[in-house]
Amino acid sequence: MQNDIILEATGLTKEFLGFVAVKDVNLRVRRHSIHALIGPNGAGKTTCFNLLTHFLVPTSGRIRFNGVDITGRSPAAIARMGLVRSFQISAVFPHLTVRDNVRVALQRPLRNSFQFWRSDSMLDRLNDRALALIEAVGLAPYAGLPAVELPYGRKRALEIATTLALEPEMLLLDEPMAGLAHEDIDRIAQLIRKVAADRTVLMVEHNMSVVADLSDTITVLARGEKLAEGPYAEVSKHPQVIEAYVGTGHG
Ligand SMILES: Nc1ncnc2c1ncn2[C@@H]1O[C@H](COP(=O)(O)OP(=O)(O)OP(=O)(O)O)[C@@H](O)[C@H]1O
Repeated sequence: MQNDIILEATGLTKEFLGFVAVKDVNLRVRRHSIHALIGPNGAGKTTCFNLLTHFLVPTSGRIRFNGVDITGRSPAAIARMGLVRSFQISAVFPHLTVRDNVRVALQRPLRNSFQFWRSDSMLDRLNDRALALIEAVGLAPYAGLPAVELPYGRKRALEIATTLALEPEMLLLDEPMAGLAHEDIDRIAQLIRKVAADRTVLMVEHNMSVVADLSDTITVLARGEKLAEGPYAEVSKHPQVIEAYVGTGHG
């Protein structure tokens, strides 16, 4: 059903000075699913991700979010519509505490309601919401710590909290496991699963066991084109997918 598709890209193409980095990609992300974008190095994942989050303008193709054509709108405008990219938009201030980082994120003027944190009762509500978010991402013991002093994996959790503060309907995660130690990977994977319970998540991710474990649907890109799509059990057996990975030393 059309209504089940929250994000849809049709004929997405990006050329850089004649080099086609993303070629005629069609993508349909189901509401409330975790959808991964994978592929060997240089496959066009980052370019595709940047097109979807409007950090890059497509050479051709359309992008629809909740049935609305959002092609060419600014990242801030689409964030206001509920499509939020993590990590880039949600900057963490290193010398603010975890609590204050989340409070700042909650006050970001992305939604129309930002000006009215004035009265004590509003401030209480802000504090309550900050605390709830901090607890949701497992950072309660670190609430009073400056962000710069957080262990690396916990910083990723804080980035997710500040993104959630924007109340996204759909979250785009750019390599959420990059640079994380093994024990942090498990924790952040669980957090993504939890976050996705009532949202939609699209992520670019290299860690294949995380992709296998979390994703409902996987889109495989190679040389800018869509090679395969489906659940992990299907795409991992796809001969062209195996060849694409083996061919670039990723097997
Ligand atoms: N701004 C740019 N100008 C020219 N070429 C670019 C630009 N950005 C990306 N490319 C090229 O487009 C192709 C796809 O790059 P992209 O970064 O999207 O791949 P990727 O799948 O994210 O790779 P990786 O896994 O290595 O991050 C590469 O050949 C890259 O060199």
